[in-house]
Amino acid sequence: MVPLLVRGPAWLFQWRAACTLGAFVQQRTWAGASRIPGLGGPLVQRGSSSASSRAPEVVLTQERYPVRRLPFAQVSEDDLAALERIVPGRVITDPEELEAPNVDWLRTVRGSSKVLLRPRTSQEVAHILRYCHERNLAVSPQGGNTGMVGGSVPVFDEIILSTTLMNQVMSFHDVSGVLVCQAGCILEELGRYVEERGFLMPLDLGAKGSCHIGGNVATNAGGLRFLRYGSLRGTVLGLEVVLADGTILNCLTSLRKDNTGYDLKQLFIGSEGTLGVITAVSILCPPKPSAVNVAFLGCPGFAEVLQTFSTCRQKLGEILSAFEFMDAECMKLVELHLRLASPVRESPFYVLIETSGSGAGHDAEKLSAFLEQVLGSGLVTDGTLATDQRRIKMLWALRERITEALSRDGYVYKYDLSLPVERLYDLVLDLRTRLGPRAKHVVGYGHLGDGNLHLNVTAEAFNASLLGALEPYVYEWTARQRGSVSAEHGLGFKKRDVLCYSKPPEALQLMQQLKALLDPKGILNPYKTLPTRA
Ligand SMILES: O=C(O)CC[C@@H](O)C(=O)O
Ligand SMILES: [Zn+2]
Repeated sequence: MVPLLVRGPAWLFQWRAACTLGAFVQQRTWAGASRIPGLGGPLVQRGSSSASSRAPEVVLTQERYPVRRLPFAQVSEDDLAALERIVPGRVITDPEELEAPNVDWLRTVRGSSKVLLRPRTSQEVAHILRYCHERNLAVSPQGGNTGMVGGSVPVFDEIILSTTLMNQVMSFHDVSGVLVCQAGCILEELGRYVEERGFLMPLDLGAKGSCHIGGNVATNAGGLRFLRYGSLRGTVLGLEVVLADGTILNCLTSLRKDNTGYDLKQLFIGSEGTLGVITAVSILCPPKPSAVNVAFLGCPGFAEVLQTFSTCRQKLGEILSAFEFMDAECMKLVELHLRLASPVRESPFYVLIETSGSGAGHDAEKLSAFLEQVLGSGLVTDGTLATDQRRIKMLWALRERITEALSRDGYVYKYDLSLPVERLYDLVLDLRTRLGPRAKHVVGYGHLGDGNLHLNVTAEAFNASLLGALEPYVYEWTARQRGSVSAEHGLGFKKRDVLCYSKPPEALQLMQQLKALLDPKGILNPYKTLPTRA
């Protein structure tokens, strides 16, 4: 623990920190996110166990959703032979190996692809796409397959183009902090690489042990460091992209400033593989902060969470690097399904506050003043503080692993909404009343500092009538607040038809025109992102 110079009620805070965290550390087994090695894998391990090792067979997407196969060609023996010449020994057709990459991590959608390709270079990707374009074969690009909206798996028999073997760091500059790497590098591995050199990846998310940087950029992933380092739209400096017809677009600049014409890379950031395949990324890494603290606090109500946030911004200023919240239901689920224990007394809400700075003493002083105020005024009723890496990780796991706990609870209906922060929790309360016992759990958590709510509803199994009670209700509610129906997860397959709740018809039309321009045959990640055309 950092010796905080706190007085009054904050001593209570310190005492609890010393006692409860110690017990918490010794009694529980913790597992961080780690990668399952191997091809396209069961791939995704957001926590200690694979989501695909449990649960029954996933229903085929085409059976659950009203979607029709577009008239693409089917992969023939001649195609397989041609692809084998492009990526020798890396054309996978073994049905067993194809099982996992056909299913999303949440086990909610399933395609029936019979071919997976593992290119190593941009040139190979270019050859593949040129061939597929000519032959009118549809392609589903896939990184770590950790997405939440069914964007990274085929819907029908699209060829899976995996970036697994495109995992080389190309350069790193230790003055500018600019990292250039291939799209298939795993986020956590990149994090280790730059940390050894005194820097930090500007994004962090629960799936870091499996997700690929190319997929992160393609989906414009937000995550846990967004509050501090902002969107990938700012930190990505350049991209290399292979277009649908096999053209390599090399915009892999490392410049901070470049005002020459349209910023084309922005088209591909967040386009979910529908406009081109990202093959390399140039990204700006901030210096690694030398002093990091994490406070985990209990709040008596959502109004207090909001006031704690305001106080936090005033008192911590530039050292604030994350402000996350979770409700009591989330805590119950991580306790029940992951056997993690709360480090603080039971509360209706919990917040996780991270500070990152360059002076431990200075940061401790600021934190101390903040804690004194929130504890003294009753905004926070209990809390614990960690300053060493191991304990920091443990506190973060409570928040990062909620997704995993939810997926063990049953079928999960997921909503990722941007809302005015004052109204962030209203929808959760509203839905609990609306759904009653039809839902197993209705939980709210997320990146409060970014105005991003993760609203999740669990049920024993998929149930069309529960879905009918949720949608379009949730989207209409969000649109009334002028919110976004996808804050950071993208649209993928599952949310593509709700884009109209957040964008005007003119924007949708322009998106369709851009798609037609860049991918006239529509072979890239079909059935994703853009709404079904009437
Ligand atoms: O599972 C979810 O709903 C959210 C996943 C992720 O964006 C997170 O912030 O933990
Ligand atoms: Zn999130």
